[in-house]
Amino acid sequence: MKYRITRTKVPNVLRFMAFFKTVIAKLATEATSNRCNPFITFVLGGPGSGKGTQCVKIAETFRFAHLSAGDLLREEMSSNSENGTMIHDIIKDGKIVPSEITVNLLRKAIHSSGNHKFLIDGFPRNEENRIAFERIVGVEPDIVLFFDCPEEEMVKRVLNRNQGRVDDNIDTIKKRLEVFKKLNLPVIDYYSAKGKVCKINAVGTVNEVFEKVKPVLAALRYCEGRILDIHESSSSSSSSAAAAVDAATRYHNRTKHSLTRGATPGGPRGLDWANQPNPFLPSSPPSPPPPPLSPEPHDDSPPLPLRLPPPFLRRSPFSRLHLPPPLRLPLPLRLEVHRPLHLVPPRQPVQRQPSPHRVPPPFPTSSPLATTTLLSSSFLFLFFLGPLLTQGPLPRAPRLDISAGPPPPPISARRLLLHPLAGGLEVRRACLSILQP
Ligand SMILES: Nc1ncnc2c1ncn2[C@@H]1O[C@H](COP(=O)(O)OP(=O)(O)O)[C@@H](O)[C@H]1O
Ligand SMILES: Nc1ccn([C@@H]2O[C@H](COP(=O)(O)OP(=O)(O)O)[C@@H](O)[C@H]2O)c(=O)n1
Repeated sequence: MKYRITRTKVPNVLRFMAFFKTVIAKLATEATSNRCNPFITFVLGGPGSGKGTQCVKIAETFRFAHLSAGDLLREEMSSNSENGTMIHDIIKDGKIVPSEITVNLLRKAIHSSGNHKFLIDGFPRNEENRIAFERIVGVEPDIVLFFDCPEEEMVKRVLNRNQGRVDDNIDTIKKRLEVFKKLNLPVIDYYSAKGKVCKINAVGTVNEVFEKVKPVLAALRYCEGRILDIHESSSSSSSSAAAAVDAATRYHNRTKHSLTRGATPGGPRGLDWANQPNPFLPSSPPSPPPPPLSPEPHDDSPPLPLRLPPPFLRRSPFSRLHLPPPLRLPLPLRLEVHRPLHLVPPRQPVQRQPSPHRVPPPFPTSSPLATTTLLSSSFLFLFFLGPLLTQGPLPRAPRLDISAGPPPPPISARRLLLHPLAGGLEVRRACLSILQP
């Protein structure tokens, strides 16, 4: 009998230890890959929408590596490689080069770059591109910038481009526009459904368009719990500051002061030093007040196509990660429920006074622990709100406004609208204005 117990218990213990080891190994791998994952921004838009032009400015200002799929293909085409003629013919015909070729060129460029933040310009052009990238490079984009431009403007810009490209002629442009609508727009829709797309109206001068892009990039500082060293550097004098930031970041990542590997398990993002009293506080000058928020000029602008998976409808924990990157700033969140009481003739919903809930920092990160524990007040709030919104006895769609930033911004200008029937959140363009650094 004794023998039997030993026989059955020992394998159980071993099995448990093996299981435990696997779990630890998996967690360690996840933690490492989270630290090492490059930050990928796909930049999409029709031919001539200004992707390349804006990428150059973003790369310069925010120190991203700019990889243009089209440029890589053109280089390959002129390098007399075995695929050169094939690439030339496909580009001239306005079609899409087989994904394996483009993705391998991108993969090599990513690996040989010293950078960890990438703008991938003109990619993915179709579903096949997207799937091949995920398979070969093994990552998804963190954000997708979509430059939205009317066709006539794109045609005008391409015909004026004057770079001697084999595809910048009216016949090929027509084909490229067709390919864009048929193959590229579905990819943009795919990422919109994942809440990853930031749509930028590409009409205006180069600088005007860049002014719309800047806040989106500035907001990425806190994206996905990774502290991205995104700092604006408009002049060469700031490159020394940028180098200092790089050095400090490298130091923190190497030491126990790592931003992602803290010694205090319970600390937010594992920041071991974040919970310590600031030794410099008594002598440090008071921090300056936050800059005033600029008023939103066009509140009636069409909503951004940012669609978020509605976590509260599934009753899973809600965190700032469920918001689009622009709203993941370390600012207090303000949640307001607007619930119509009942319908009265002539079928006008009566609005209750909004009930505000303020959610102060600290801020959640991508770690599951932080996601479930931080922002717990908003989680609880949304947890209870979820059933109300979906199954409650409310006669009309209730609305949840989420805004961020001190001081509480004008509600009309900064809001996310909840559409329970559509099952998602729509972000108004206005919310981007709060991100102005
Ligand atoms: N906002 C803009 N207004 C006017 N011309 C622009 C603007 N942005 C880019 N261009 C010009 O339009 C042409 C196409 O821009 P480019 O950045 O090459 O587009 P894409 O990379 O999307 O094909 C270029 O000649 C560029 O100088
Ligand atoms: N992912 C990609 C990107 C570009 N290309 C090819 O390269 C051409 C030029 O792409 P591009 O991004 O440089 O230029 P635009 O179309 O944006 O002006 C496209 O029309 C395609 O023929 C491709 O096949 N696959």
